[in-house]
Amino acid sequence: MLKLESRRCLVVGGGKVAERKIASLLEAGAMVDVISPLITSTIQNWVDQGLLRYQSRGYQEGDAVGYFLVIAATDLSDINEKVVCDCSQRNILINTVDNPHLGNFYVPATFRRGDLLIAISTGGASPAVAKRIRQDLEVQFGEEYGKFLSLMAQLREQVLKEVPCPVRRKAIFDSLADANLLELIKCGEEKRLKERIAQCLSSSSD
Ligand SMILES: C[C@@]1(CC(=O)O)C2=NC(=C\c3[nH]c(c(CCC(=O)O)c3CC(=O)O)Cc3[nH]c(c(CC(=O)O)c3CCC(=O)O)/C=C3\N/C(=C\2)[C@@H](CCC(=O)O)[C@]3(C)CC(=O)O)/[C@H]1CCC(=O)O
Ligand SMILES: NC(=O)c1ccc[n+]([C@@H]2O[C@H](COP(=O)([O-])OP(=O)(O)OC[C@H]3O[C@@H](n4cnc5c(N)ncnc54)[C@H](O)[C@@H]3O)[C@@H](O)[C@H]2O)c1
Repeated sequence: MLKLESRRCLVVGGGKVAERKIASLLEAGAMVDVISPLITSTIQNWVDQGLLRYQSRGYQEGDAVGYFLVIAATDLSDINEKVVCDCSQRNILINTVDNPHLGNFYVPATFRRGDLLIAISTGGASPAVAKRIRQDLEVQFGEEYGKFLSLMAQLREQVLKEVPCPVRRKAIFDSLADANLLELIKCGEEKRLKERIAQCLSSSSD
């Protein structure tokens, strides 16, 4: 759940795995640099579009200095270890794609529904299982969650402003979360949705 907007991130390596990690970083709004002798055609497209900076060469000691987050994604374990060593000494966030336990974080399988972000990690035990669970949860958590969350965010702002007592606020938030609003959104029952929300907001003042 890192906020990566405008953070400088480095990906070492330019193969298939690096491509997937770069895609996530770009989606999160990071400023991405890539160092790798070779890159995939998709990464080359991103370079051509000016979405990232690319240096066509091998990793050199010290390249990681100054970055917020680094991903060691080469197919050579000794190079990945060198990157980890540079980062660990400087408390830089470092992920290694070939040896889960060398770095200081794992990349989870994720998907988004508006403000809702669901991340699944097996801590390196089985990436394939993380992927499978993501696919199962994607079916369970449909697009209605995006609308539900933006409604809840709006109501939360209103309640934080209008209800000074934290105990009553908590009661309202709990009743809103329990009110089956999601089902009403899913069925497009706008009128009943408004009524149900009004009930939740007023029941707290009893
Ligand atoms: C979740 C996801 C996120 C992402 O990368 O975006 C991710 N791997 C994904 C897919 C995937 N990766 C692999 C397969 C083939 C099947 C299999 O091996 O299971 C598949 C499935 C596929 O591609 O179908 C192979 C693999 N992965 C790692 C190794 C090295 C090793 O274990 O030693 C090897 C063996 C390489 C080899 O065989 O040599 C290591 C890592 N992979 C992680 C994340 C981290 C742990 C996450 C966790 O455990 O929760 C960790 C530790 C490091 C890291 O990368 O952060 C993404 C799913 C995206 C999605 O679809 O949602
Ligand atoms: N974490 C994961 O999800 C996952 C999934 C599959 C595989 N893997 C592991 O990831 C590794 C990379 O997989 P891939 O399919 O991307 O490999 P790949 O062969 O497609 O890419 C390797 C990249 O590393 C670059 N490289 C080589 N030497 C370098 C150096 N000195 N400095 C910088 N870059 C250098 C190459 O130019 C190439 O772009 C594999 O060894 C595999 O063990 C991880």
